Amino acid sequence: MTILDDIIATKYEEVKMYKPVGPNTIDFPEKTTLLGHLQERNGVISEIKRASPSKGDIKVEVDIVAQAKKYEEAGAAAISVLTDEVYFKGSIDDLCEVAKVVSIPVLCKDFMVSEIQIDRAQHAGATIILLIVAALEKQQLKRLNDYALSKGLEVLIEVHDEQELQIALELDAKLIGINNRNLKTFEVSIERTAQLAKNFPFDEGRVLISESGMQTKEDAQFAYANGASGILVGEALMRSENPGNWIRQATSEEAVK
Ligand SMILES: O=P(O)(O)OC[C@@H](O)[C@@H](O)c1c[nH]c2ccccc12
Repeated sequence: MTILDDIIATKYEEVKMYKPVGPNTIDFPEKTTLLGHLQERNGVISEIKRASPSKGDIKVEVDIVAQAKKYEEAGAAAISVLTDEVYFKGSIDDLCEVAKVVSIPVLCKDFMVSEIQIDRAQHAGATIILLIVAALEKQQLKRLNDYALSKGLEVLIEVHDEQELQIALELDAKLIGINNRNLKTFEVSIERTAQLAKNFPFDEGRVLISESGMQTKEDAQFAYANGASGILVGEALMRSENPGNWIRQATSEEAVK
């Protein structure tokens, strides 16, 4: 059993307990789209990540609303919120608190296996969901992708190797994330982005997002230089004294050229 198998097994147990979501009662601020932003200019998808199975506690007692506002003020392309409780110490309430205060897109970062999670994400104010190719059967991936798109959500499809990239392309995914971290072994290498970018079809408005393991603005520069339009950054922003500066530096002229 890998950690990913463990997480997915836990998810199937969790979703059995979810009740269907009720009518929308919260008036969320209107959101921009991630695809629109990244088609125009490079950007940082900035993550709220209290803890993770690979790093343990990162910043469990963080003021997530203040953190989200810093991200938005610095020009983040979107905010990703880890909503998994067991392994990442997040919650759907975390996402909702963030979605109430920002006008940039909000990504529900979780391990989706069922439509009901997508409903919950949207109900809590998410405008993007993540689907991880390594965690889903092909049919299930397609079904969840169609479902989310039919609900007006954006979908980020996450891959880690050539074969998974082909599956994402078969779905005609526009937002494709290359996870530099192997979710089965936790090994991280940003070279992964450069490798997979070589055969990446940058056509029809498709964008590549480099995910995980970015520590410095040089890492950001490396990802952009290899074809990424976006980077997804969690730990470095959570540990930073000044996450706004981190984001500004990673989006400056110098970093993106
Ligand atoms: O904290 P990092 O190394 O900057 O990584 C952020 C993000 O890419 C990572 O949290 C992530 C990428 N894909 C995931 C899937 C599930 C949970 C978490 C993730």
